[in-house]
Amino acid sequence: MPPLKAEARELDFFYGELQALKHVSMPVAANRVTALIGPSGCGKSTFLRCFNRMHDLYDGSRYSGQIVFQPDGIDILDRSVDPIEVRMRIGMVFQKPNPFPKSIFENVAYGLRVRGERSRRVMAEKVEVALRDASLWEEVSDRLDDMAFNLSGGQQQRLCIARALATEPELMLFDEPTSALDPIATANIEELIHRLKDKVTILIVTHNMQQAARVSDYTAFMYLGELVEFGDTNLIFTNPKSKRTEDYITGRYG
Ligand SMILES: Nc1ncnc2c1ncn2[C@@H]1O[C@H](COP(=O)(O)OP(=O)(O)OP(=O)(O)O)[C@@H](O)[C@H]1O
Repeated sequence: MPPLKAEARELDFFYGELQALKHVSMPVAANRVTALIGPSGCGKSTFLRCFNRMHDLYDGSRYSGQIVFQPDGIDILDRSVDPIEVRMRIGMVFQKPNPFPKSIFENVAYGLRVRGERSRRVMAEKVEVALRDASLWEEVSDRLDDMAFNLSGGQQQRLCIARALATEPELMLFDEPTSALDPIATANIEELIHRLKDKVTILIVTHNMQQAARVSDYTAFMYLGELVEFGDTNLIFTNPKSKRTEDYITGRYG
């Protein structure tokens, strides 16, 4: 396995009384795509959201265990670690495209402004690089001042990816990023994810097993809050060790 970008160790997570994650331990290889699959309600999104401390925004949630983040070896979940710092290093893209009610340019520039970037030249350069990396530049370069909402759904999702990429995150979290998109827009995003891993480590939740098989290097199968099986994507889909994984990938339950 390549060097790790992150590693969950014995992670438990509770929504009040409900334990949504049970002793989850899983590596996240650097510059690879790791997919989280499993039936609805098994805890995929809950697990993903631990990585950027999103649960901190809601009362009553509680973690135990660790998520160790490399190269510095910090525990993301440690109370002494500032969640804002974590979110600067870890970007997130949601199920439905959620651009800000601003122009295309301002959406991508947003994070740079928050970080205090003052130079217009640097800003313009970074916005262009992020839009190119998100395979959107060719489609929007002559209309950067248009409102983001005028873009198609697939373009809006690539804009959200560009917005996340602009601040050069080390890890990107994708929560079912194509479930609101048509097949062509979906193929574009999958292609993009495949290319992005040279720059950034990717963790993706998907309920679409073909998608997991197409885009990921490693796959984790979750069931009722537990990590049932983790491994090389090819092996998980051709030769799963667990009967539960096999039943799921062959469509016996879901
Ligand atoms: N905000 C919340 N408050 C309380 N319980 C929650 C909350 N969000 C999720 N849960 C519960 O936690 C468990 C895991 O949910 P989660 O959304 O992580 O599953 P999932 O695998 O991502 O499902 P899906 O594929 O349907 O999105 C479920 O039992 C769910 O009902």
